[in-house]
Amino acid sequence: MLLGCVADDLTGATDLALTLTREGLRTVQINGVPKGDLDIGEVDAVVVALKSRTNPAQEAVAQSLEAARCLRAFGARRLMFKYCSTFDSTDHGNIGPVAQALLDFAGGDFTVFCPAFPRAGRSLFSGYLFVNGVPINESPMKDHPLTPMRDGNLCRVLQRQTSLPVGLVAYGDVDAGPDAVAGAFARETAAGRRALILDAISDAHLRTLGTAIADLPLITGGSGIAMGLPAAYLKSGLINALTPAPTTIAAPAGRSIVLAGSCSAATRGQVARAIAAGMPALRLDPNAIAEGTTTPDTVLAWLDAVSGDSPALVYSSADPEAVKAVQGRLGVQEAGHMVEALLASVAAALPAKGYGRIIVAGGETAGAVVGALGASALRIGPEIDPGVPWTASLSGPPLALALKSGNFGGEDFFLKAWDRLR
Ligand SMILES: Nc1ncnc2c1ncn2[C@@H]1O[C@H](COP(=O)(O)OP(=O)(O)OP(=O)(O)O)[C@@H](O)[C@H]1O
Ligand SMILES: O=C(O)[C@@H](O)C(=O)CO
Repeated sequence: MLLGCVADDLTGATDLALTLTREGLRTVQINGVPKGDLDIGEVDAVVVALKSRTNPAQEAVAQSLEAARCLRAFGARRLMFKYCSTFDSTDHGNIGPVAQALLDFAGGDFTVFCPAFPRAGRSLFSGYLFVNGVPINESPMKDHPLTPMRDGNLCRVLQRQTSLPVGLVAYGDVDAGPDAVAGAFARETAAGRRALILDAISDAHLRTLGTAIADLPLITGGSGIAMGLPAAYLKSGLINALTPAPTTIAAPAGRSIVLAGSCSAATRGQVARAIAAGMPALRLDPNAIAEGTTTPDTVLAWLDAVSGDSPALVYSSADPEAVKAVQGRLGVQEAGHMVEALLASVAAALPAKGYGRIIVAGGETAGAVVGALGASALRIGPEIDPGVPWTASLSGPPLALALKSGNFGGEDFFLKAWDRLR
């Protein structure tokens, strides 16, 4: 095992595991730090999925260090910390403190930060993060329920979270190739900088960066920063061969369901499209959950009444005004946890009701749902859309799971994803 990764949420972990698999590393995703022995077979990379993105920083640091120790015990010689391609965090939050703690753990003079994921529309130029060509602080991410992003300059954002001096390796150096990037690393570290933001606006940049960072004990970023690693590892002899990615996955027979707790613009569009196409859908109102009129039993009774084999959709996704109103009434964390707990209870009952194919939208939501399903490890299957594969549960009931990051996927995602299983 070469590369050990700590991901701060579940859909993000799947996104990274997909990238590594597509690029030729045999990769397994483990959901949570494994408590006992876990047979993961022969692999090149392991991604441990945490649910730490919005936890208090000290908790996130402790969990991430526990995951890093476990990855070391599996034999990892390189570490990566995976966060969101939209750098989701607050000024008190977690990317800076976790990266700093992992750097102390892994050793090394400096580490790098690169959330860029051009295939999903995330690019970084002069340290500014863009989403589909729009500065992140003008994108729908400014209204995220838990981690609103109101500053597009990642050097500033990161410096508010860490005492490590922050530097930048800008477009000109990245575009000039691995040697220029190595030169920029030398320049920045000579000036005392230990947390280097890396520009990237294309896959070619990510491959250049892969070559330049392959020897660092710790790297941090979105899934994109891992794109160039497998080829670089092969070139430097750290692995012997690349393994072709699977094109299919065995999916258990059974009913299909979408559980959507993400309120992102992309997920709301996917919900609207599925409903317009006639998918049976149940909207969850957090107020009704708080009042006790919507419970796991009322949702399961609704599912029992849905006839036919058509996938069903259960969603709490709501627009930013509705989310703010609910959060004002119930509290930000409380509202989130309440919806997550309800979806988790529903999920726990699904296998016994014959559901074998489940899409979950939203990282926090997926963390809660997958925990309830007991799916502690996942094998990565074919890609549905950039960043989202089908996966097969390696523990608990046999399940095909697609864990969709809130912002990922085309508008027809909930309609077309099933076709990849046939
Ligand atoms: N109607 C609602 N009102 C308030 N909070 C909600 C509502 N529906 C869902 N939530 C909460 O909002 C949070 C959404 O976070 P989640 O990580 O699941 O989605 P996301 O942030 O869009 O996805 P990702 O993290 O993959 O980008 C969850 O805690 C969820 O329970
Ligand atoms: O990087 C991304 O955008 C995703 O993998 C993710 O982390 C969303 O939760």
